[in-house]
Amino acid sequence: MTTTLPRPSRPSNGPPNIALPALPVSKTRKSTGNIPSPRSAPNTPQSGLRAPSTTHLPPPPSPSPMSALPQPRGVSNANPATPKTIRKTVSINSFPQPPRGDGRGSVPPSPLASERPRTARKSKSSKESMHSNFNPGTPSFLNGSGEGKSITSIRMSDGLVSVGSDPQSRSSSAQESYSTSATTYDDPADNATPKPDTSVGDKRASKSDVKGNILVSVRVRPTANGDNGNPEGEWMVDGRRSLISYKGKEGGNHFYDNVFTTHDNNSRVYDHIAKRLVRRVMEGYHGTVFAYGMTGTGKTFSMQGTASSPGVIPLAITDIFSYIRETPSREFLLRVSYLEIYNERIHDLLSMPTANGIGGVAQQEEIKLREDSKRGVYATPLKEEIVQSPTQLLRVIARGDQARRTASTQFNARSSRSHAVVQIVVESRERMPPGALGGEGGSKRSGLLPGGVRVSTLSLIDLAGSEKAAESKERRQEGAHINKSLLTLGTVISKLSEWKDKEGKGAEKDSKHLPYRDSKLTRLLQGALSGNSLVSILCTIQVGAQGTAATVNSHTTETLNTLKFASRAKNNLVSHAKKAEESLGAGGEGGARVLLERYRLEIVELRKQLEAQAKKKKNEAEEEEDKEDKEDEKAREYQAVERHEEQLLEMQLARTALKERIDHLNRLILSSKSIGVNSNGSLSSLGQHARFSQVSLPGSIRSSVATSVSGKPFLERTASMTSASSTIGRRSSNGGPQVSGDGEPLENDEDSVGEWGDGVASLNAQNRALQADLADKNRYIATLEKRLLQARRASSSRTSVGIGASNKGIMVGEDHSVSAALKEKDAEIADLRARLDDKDRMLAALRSAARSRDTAESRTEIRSPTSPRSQSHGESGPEFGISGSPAKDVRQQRTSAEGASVDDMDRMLEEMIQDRVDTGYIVRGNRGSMRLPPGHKTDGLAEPVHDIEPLRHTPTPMSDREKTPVPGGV
Ligand SMILES: Nc1ncnc2c1ncn2[C@@H]1O[C@H](COP(=O)(O)OP(=O)(O)OP(=O)(O)O)[C@@H](O)[C@H]1O
Repeated sequence: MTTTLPRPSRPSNGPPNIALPALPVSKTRKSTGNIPSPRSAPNTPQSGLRAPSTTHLPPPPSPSPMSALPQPRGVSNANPATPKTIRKTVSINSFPQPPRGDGRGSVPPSPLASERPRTARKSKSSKESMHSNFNPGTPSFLNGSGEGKSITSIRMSDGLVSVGSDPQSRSSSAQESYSTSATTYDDPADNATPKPDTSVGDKRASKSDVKGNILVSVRVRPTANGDNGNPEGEWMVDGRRSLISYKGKEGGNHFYDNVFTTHDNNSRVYDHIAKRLVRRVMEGYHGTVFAYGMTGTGKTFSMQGTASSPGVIPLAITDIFSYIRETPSREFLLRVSYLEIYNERIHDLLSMPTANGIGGVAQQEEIKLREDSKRGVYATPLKEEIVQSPTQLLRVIARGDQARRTASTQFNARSSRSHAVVQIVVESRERMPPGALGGEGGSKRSGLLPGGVRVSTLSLIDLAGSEKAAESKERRQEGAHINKSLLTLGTVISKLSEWKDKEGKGAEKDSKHLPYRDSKLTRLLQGALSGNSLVSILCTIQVGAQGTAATVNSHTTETLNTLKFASRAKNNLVSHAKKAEESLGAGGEGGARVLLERYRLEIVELRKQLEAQAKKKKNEAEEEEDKEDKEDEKAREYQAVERHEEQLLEMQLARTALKERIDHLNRLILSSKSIGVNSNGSLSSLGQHARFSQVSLPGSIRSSVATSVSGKPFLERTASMTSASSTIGRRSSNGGPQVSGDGEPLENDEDSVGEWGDGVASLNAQNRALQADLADKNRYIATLEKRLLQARRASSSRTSVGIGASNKGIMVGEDHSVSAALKEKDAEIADLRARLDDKDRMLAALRSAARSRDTAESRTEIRSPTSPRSQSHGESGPEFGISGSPAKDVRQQRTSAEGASVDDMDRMLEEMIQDRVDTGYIVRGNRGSMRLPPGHKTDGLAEPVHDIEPLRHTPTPMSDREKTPVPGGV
């Protein structure tokens, strides 16, 4: 078997030229073959397959010449070699017509009935007479065929084949009539016409009106040597009369619904046996078509066909889709499954990944048969594929064919070793024509009637052919299973006769005792065999086998067995098939199987979900947008806050620095004050506040340093400061007189040196104090720079990430921050230098104040030698008073002088700060002050600061004085 439909690898014209084996028979059957008919011996179904005793049969007529055979009307001496003379295509007419409702009561109309032309009926009488001549009148094939109504063939030509028979061949005949006449009564046209003669067979025929739903056909396969038309043969095949006659032993006439000769092609076969049935399936009936026959007789050829001559399955598929196209009032859903019964096991041919001949399939879950009141007997789990086009359906079936087991047998190089069942489930429901519901042409969604879904099935079955004597063990095993299942099928059909005769009286009950369960095949066919389905059986035979006498004999026996099977099926099978009811909703008939309804509901549900999701998505998008807007706003706010915080921090830093500076200066002032207002009036306080007092010195020194190193880097400045300290040392070591801001020698310095007792020690102490102070200052400056740098970095990194990242990138932001930090540092350095300048100026002021005070004191001491100052330095002597109470005067004078000097200092300090503000070093704001670098533009300030010379550039008295050697310097 090939992998596609049709099978290219299977020769269409390669029939074996050897004798065919016999069909399987039960091991229990007697070799004599003299077995009563099923009717007379219902419990021995096997015997039904055997030919009756020859004593019941008339002697077989001697082979007649062609002239003796019935000839088609109008075609005398039809030459079998030229059979296609007046062939009349009656594809649809081959099916019986439904009854006219002429009082047949409960007999359902035959869905397979066709509109047989009346003219065809007119040939009956003549045919009957022909048959009567041929039929010996005994209960035999001939007898059956002689039941006039069976002569339904209206073929005008061909189909008359007589094949020579081996004289040794066993004859076989039916135990009962194999009339197929029942089909004729289904023709409504016939109801009006008087019935032909009412023989015994007629009774049977009238009883089998319901058999209109059953079609039994026989197809004769051509032999290799083409001697199909040998008029001298034992066999006579008359396609026009649907007759097969065997003239040998146990011979007789066999009439069927259709007899296809070797000249009939697949298309004709399909038209007669399946076309109408397929249509009925599409209308809602269940239908079953199966091919039965011995191996190599053309079952698969008939069912599948070839590329040039497609068989029943592809033609049925074509018709199914044609019907769908022609029926716009309904919508359909098709699903297909494909299984095989091999060695009494069911395999899903659509679930097999590969097929490598026998045993080449993968393991799959065991498929079991279950029974359901709605579905009947069905296989599960079975894959069902939904198909939407003929090509797709054919492809699915071809895939299953690939997986089907085939093997070489004696009579067939590619014999099917399994029973294969293609099942097409048709779901349909009515739909409203577009626009019928009004509105805009009726939407697709609303264009459906609320009606239910109708489910019907079409089963297309290719049975395995039996092989009598297989060589290999495997073949024998297969053969045993095949034979057993075919035998069971025959048995069931035989027993159906008894069941049928009960006419309802316990028939139901008895039907349960039919041996359906004896094989998977009969179990699966139970529904069809028990009357729920329209059934069309195609039996294939090959007559005129060649070979040894035994082979030919065996072949003839099996051919007769096949014919008997066909006749029995025709007589016994009854179908009460009804149109499937439409189920409302998924819970109706068919339940969950009704995919169409399920899909419909699912579609509605999915649409709802889709709409809900779209709505939700829209809402989410809106929310997201809102959220993003809010987040953006938040981010902007956050950035603004950060910027504000940065500014605040900077201002805070600036304020803190300024405050510290002011505090420091204030402390200096207090220190200076303490010098002047010491309670004991001595300069010992200088010792106690050495650091503060000494700070005044570096201040002046730094002034000079600031002047000399203005604009130089910070490190240089540190060095300068060190040198400045040494300058002080030099000044002290020089021992020269100190010069005041205006060039006057600083006598007080000398005094103070003298007051320290040892001038060198005092200077050393001062030097140490100055060094400590310098270290303090350096630390302070370093801390300040560090904090500023940190603040800058934080600010720049935030800026670079938040803003710079989107514009210039992080590196750009960092570079910018570094340069900004450098600028800031420079500004800070400049600022510090300016502060030093301030300090210098302040020191100058302090010194001036101290000098004034000392001058005042020295004057007082002249008058009062016991001044506290001299006492404190160990100098004895009377305290000089200016007036009667000299000490009091001195104190008063001193207090006023000190007060003046402190006021001066305050004023100077205030001026200095104001000056810084004016020069742009410090910007006053609402929230505080902020220091700016010297080059910073002060846009928005009331007063531009460009014209104002920064303090650090202003030569201070101290700086001038620094240039002057200090007398008495170390
Ligand atoms: N009517 C026919 N016309 C031409 N060739 C035929 C016809 N019937 C059968 N053949 C050929 O006979 C051979 C055997 O046919 P097929 O395989 O259909 O037999 P089968 O009954 O299915 O056998 P098996 O039961 O072993 O599978 C094939 O090569 C097929 O092409």
